Amino acid sequence: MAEENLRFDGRVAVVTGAGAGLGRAYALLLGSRGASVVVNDLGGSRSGDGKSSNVADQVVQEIKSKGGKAVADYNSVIDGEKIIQTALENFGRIDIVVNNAGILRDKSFARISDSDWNLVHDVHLKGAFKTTQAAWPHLRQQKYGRVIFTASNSGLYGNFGQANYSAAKLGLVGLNNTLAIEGRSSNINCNVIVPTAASRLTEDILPPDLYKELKPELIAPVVVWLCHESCQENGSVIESAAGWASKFGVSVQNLSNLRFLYENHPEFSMFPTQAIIPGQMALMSSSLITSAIPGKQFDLSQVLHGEQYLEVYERLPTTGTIKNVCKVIDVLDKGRHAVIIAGVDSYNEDGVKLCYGEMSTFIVNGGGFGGKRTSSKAIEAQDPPSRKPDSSVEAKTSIDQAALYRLSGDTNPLHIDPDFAAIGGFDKPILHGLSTLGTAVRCVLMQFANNNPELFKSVKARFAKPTIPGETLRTDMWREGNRIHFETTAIESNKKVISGKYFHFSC
Ligand SMILES: CCCCCCC[C@@H](O)CC(=O)SCCNC(=O)CCNC(=O)[C@H](O)C(C)(C)COP(=O)(O)OP(=O)(O)OC[C@H]1O[C@@H](n2cnc3c(N)ncnc32)[C@H](O)[C@@H]1OP(=O)(O)O
Repeated sequence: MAEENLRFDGRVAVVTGAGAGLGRAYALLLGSRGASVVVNDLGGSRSGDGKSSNVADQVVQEIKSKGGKAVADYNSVIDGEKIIQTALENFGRIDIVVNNAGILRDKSFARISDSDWNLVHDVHLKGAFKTTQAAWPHLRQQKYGRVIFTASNSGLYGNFGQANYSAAKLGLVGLNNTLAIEGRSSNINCNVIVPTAASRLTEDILPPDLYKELKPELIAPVVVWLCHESCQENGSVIESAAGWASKFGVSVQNLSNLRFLYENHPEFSMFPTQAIIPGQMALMSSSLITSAIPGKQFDLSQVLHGEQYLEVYERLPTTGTIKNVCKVIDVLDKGRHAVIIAGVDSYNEDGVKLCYGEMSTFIVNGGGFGGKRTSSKAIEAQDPPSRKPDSSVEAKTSIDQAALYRLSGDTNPLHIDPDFAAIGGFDKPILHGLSTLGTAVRCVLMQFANNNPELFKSVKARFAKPTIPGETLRTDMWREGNRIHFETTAIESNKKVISGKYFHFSC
């Protein structure tokens, strides 16, 4: 991201809490790229007690020793105007504010005192307010500014013992949302970074192996890029760890998703895995699957989407009529259960084959009819490499995800009706398999194909466990040439919901 040509000559940056960890990494990188840096650090402890000038001085020395320009500032962020004053007095302007300073006062909710609450809010939320507000008139007047707020996974997802910190951290997302709107006409871009990094705030929270990998230097290029004048990102929440970065959520908040959501977008496209839906609808409206096992009767409450393959041959149309030719490929007897594999060739009005979908349906209690157990005809899922994932992206599904997904046409009551779900043996309605797959493929497409659907060739996935609407899905990815292996885990239940699958690019 922060390529060699991203320079900050003539720009003045304030980085709060820059004496160590992430703030230090941001200050050093900005300094090495020509920015004049105010290295703010009160020099207090992790819980906000005490003060010392040492840490800020050391970082200033480090920047200067490499030929950069920097000055130390020892004010508390609650006195944000004094920090901005340091910038104005020493460098005559202010362009970039990186609100990074933070403290912890972890206690379980019942034990949080007023001072634990207030101090955490003062440093994170009020400190960011005071420092940014002091810079704001200068940024508006010069019609240029870049502001970063630092949120936390603790705020987005919650973390035991951090109610005060979580609330303050998510408050910063709200502050950013509004400042992104208010600053837009003055070319002030405001964004939130959600870092997962080794720092004194996480040293006893992250497992030691992970702690070693999560270097602040791997977050710094993301933040420095967001601070550059060529970066037009505004109002985004960017999660970053160990060298990857991703916009939070699968929503219109990430404007590159608009091409899949907005019919007037110049590059309006069908999201690749949506191509599965017409074939699935065709299968659901026929008796091909329900009559596939001679002498066996079953209904929708016993049917789970087990696996899915999709291969795309042509650019998928956003309007038109699709002809689906469906056939049963194999019927497997898994003892108690059965698996029925059906294939669907989809054609456009001119008879051009657009895609091939292969769907395995898992029929609960449908087995025991003396059939074969395995298939030589079905396309197989494959396990990912045994090394650690090359990349991981989290996406939170909405509690209303299944209700929304029904609009795609799959009105199976299993996904919305608690009574029907109970008949199927579920505590509550489960998410459509294709919705989980769509979320995972969005992560892969975003991470490896710049959200370009034309690079998609094929995907194979096994639905290993149900996803419950509202769960956060982490998709781990491994690149092997043009093939991206991926697995998806529901973080709350810590269960793999998609296993042994891959995604193929045509490039
Ligand atoms: C006409 C109608 C068309 C309908 C279209 C679909 C409509 C949609 O609305 C439906 C949905 O979207 S349902 C939601 C998405 N799917 C799910 O949530 C299922 C999640 N998976 C599970 O819960 C388990 O894997 C489960 C329960 C599937 C299996 O778990 P277990 O019973 O523990 O299985 P296990 O003992 O591990 O294995 C038994 C044999 O089955 C094979 N197998 C396991 N999971 C499979 C899966 N997901 N797909 C295909 N085969 C699967 C195993 O390999 C094993 O076979 P063998 O013994 O030969 O090795």
